[in-house]
Amino acid sequence: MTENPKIKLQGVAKRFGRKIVLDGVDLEVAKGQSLVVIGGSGSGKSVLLKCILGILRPDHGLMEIDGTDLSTLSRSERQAFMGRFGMLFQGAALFDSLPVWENVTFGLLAAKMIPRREARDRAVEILSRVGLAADVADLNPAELSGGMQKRVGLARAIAANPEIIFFDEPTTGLDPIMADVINDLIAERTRELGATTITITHDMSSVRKIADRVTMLYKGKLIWTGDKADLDHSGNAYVDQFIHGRAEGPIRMEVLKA
Ligand SMILES: Nc1ncnc2c1ncn2[C@@H]1O[C@H](COP(=O)(O)OP(=O)(O)OP(=O)(O)O)[C@@H](O)[C@H]1O
Repeated sequence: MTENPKIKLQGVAKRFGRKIVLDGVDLEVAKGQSLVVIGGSGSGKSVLLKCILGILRPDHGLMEIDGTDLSTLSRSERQAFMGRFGMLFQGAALFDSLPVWENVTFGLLAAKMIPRREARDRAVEILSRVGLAADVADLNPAELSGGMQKRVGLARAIAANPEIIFFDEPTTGLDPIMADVINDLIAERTRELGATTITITHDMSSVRKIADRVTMLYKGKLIWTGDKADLDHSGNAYVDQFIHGRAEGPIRMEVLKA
């Protein structure tokens, strides 16, 4: 039990038709902690994140952030609440029609946190924190490599100095060296901000770089949660099989159904 957890989930359940995806998820993340959720393809990691973000509504369960029960918030209150959080989506999810600087400051401008005339300078400053030069600010996302797009996505995620940041598969599609650079940047920038983070990934190098705590989602439940240092001796055969990427073990490849 964490005292005054920043994020708390209790008994969160979600099904689609007869398919049970989350089957009573209990989770606590302490302030300033980095939790990484691992689990196979289709295990429900994205559904879990979407429930916390309010994109999907869980069928049951309690979700609290800073002690506030998210189900008690109206749609507009929830939107304002979520405005305090950063998010790096899989594939960076940048707006192609806007230059990089507008992508980075999109949330700040939408929330009227800065005047438009200051936005480009602010974007250049934030871009420098993720290792991008000032001239990148005027390019369009389509002109950037995948690694640069992830950096821009990270710049956007940290732009408002968020207290909580969610990372959805932050290294997908990157070569191992660029993935390592992005992992380092995520670890450095989130520590600097003192942000609480939840990352979902199946990239074990991300886990080892980013995590303080690790939890594994399997068949709708979190079957193991522990410190990163305990990951290699979890005593859990499912975790062992997953982190070593073995075909043999208790996790059986199932025929994927709709
Ligand atoms: N909106 C939806 N409607 C119906 N089924 C859905 C919906 N969203 C997700 N699912 C189902 O929920 C299950 C979990 O999906 P989810 O995307 O959370 O998996 P994941 O662990 O993030 O997988 P991956 O690592 O491959 O991204 C899948 O079987 C998926 O088909």
